Amino acid sequence: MRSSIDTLGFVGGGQMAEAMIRGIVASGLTTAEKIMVAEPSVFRRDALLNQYGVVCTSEAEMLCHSCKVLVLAIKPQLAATVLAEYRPFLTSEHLVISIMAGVTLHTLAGWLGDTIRLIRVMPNTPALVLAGATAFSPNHHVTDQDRKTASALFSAVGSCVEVPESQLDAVTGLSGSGPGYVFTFIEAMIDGGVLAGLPRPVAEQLVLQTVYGSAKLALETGDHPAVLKGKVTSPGGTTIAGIQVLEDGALRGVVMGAIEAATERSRELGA
Ligand SMILES: NC(=O)C1=CN([C@@H]2O[C@H](COP(=O)(O)OP(=O)(O)OC[C@H]3O[C@@H](n4cnc5c(N)ncnc54)[C@H](OP(=O)(O)O)[C@@H]3O)[C@@H](O)[C@H]2O)C=CC1
Ligand SMILES: O=C(O)[C@@H]1CCC=N1
Repeated sequence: MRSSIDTLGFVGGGQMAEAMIRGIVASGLTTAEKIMVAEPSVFRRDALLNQYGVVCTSEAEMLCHSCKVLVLAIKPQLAATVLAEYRPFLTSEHLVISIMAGVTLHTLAGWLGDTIRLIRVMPNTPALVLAGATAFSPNHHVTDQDRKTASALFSAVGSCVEVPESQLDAVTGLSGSGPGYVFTFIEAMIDGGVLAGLPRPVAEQLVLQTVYGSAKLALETGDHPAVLKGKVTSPGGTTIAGIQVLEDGALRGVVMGAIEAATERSRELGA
């Protein structure tokens, strides 16, 4: 049977909170009336209320009194200041889930208290369409039920895996930031289609379906990407001519360097 969750509170109602809210409601895990968002911007509160029907507040006390599960979805740079407002209202009944890049369980415990049940999570924006990729690490106060709660929350909007906390900066550089790399690649492919003479809307449709279809093919067959690439590259054909240009441009090294840089930035944000 599917687990359900108590009232869910978001600290911060920005891009990632919105992706999660939309995905969670669409998944049927909970309803919009059982989600509350604390957000300072009145425009943002109105937008979230009007679009999703979630309850909004500007007060930390109201959020903490209404919700047993809190998702921290603010920028890491603001966290110390913002969480000082929350600390007085947190009790042993709360489970706190942080999606902030780089911020460690140790740092969170310093801000929120040593005894708080904390889970550090790295989701990504495709959660909005129930195709997110999430990894999480709990602290040692977390119960099996808390693990199930986090797992239910993020499995409802995609795939979810528990990892040691030492791997979470790499997860951030890979799948947290990953949609940004993929969209850059998609944009470049569309421009390539236009350069080759296709109308932009036609190029867009073809590229989006190609990227979606390639990921689906790899997921559903379980075949290694090298095997699937081999099936596209006819001897002396078009694909190998294109791949030669990608290799000349050191695409693999560039992509690996991007993930390394993002992982390092996650570490810096947490330092
Ligand atoms: N975007 C992504 O793809 C991912 C982001 N993350 C993490 O999620 C977090 C949020 O990122 P993202 O959604 O992109 O950022 P956004 O800037 O879109 O969202 C942050 C939100 O927090 C609000 N905020 C500021 N001060 C407070 C406060 N005192 N109380 C409550 N809310 C406040 C901001 O309001 P205002 O704008 O009015 O200041 C804003 O709406 C970050 O820590 C990021 O590392 C994790 C995975 C993926
Ligand atoms: O760019 C960022 O810092 C956030 C974290 C992962 C994705 N977006």
